[in-house]
Amino acid sequence: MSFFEELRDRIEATDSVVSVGLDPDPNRLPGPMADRDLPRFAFNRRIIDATHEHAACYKPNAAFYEGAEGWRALRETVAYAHGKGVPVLLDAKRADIGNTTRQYASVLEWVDAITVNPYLGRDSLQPFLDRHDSGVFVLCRTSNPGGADLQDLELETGEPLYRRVAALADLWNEGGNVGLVVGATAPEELETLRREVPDLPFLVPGIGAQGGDAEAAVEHGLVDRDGVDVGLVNSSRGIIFAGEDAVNATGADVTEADLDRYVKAAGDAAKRLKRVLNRYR
Ligand SMILES: O=c1ccn([C@@H]2O[C@H](COP(=O)(O)O)[C@@H](O)[C@H]2O)c(=O)[nH]1
Repeated sequence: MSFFEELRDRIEATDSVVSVGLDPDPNRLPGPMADRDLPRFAFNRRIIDATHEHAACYKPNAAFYEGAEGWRALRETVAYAHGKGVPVLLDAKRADIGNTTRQYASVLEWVDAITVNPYLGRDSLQPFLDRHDSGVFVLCRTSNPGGADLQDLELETGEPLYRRVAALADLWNEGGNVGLVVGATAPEELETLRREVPDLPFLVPGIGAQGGDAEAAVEHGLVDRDGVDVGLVNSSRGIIFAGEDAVNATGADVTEADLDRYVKAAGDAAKRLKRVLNRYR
């Protein structure tokens, strides 16, 4: 089964387009987690337990798994999410010369989808694109404030660069495995892109901590696949660290009961986001 077929089924089963971002910042892990073997996995496991019913997908960002222990934590996290039946999209923003990308693409043997950077051109992405069963999300109009610096640059045709990227990604979609990354902080661009590439599902980050537009994310981020809305709206810090408001979990005297309340807050945040997004579907 391809990634987008699996995602369609998962969205239907959970009635959710929420992508839960697993970005376990080591400086924000609740106190007792830091002492455990593979602290980032120990944290993610609790978060997955609390959120999986509302998760269409998990999106770990590779930056939060730097180092040998980090990569092990990532492998364990992916296996644990799969054990709960949830697909995993690795946000790694990869691309390089073809020979190097072939190595990068081997990660798709154990994750289901990946984000890629289009600025080295098609050959830099080909090893990803050739894996028709994996999802390949091409960065198009990112959510960060500087996203406009290059992506909005006007080409000789008068169109901004991000629109050319979208048109190219559409061409690259021969295997039906391509999506776009478009930030919820850029609602007008989201609307434009939906018109221009009506068939591509979007991964829309920028909800929650970055203050993006949830309604626009849903209205423009999804495409109909056999009567099911397919696309992903991601929140990372807004879900996994929601417990920080409920529990002061930084001290040495944090109890298991505190941790239970902490992760319950993450589950509640995922459920709340699912409900908010579903209002617009
Ligand atoms: O344009 C982009 C592309 C990727 N991201 C990533 O998504 C999450 C967002 O985290 P929040 O805590 O919900 O802000 C994070 O991994 C980013 O690197 C993005 O935000 N924007």
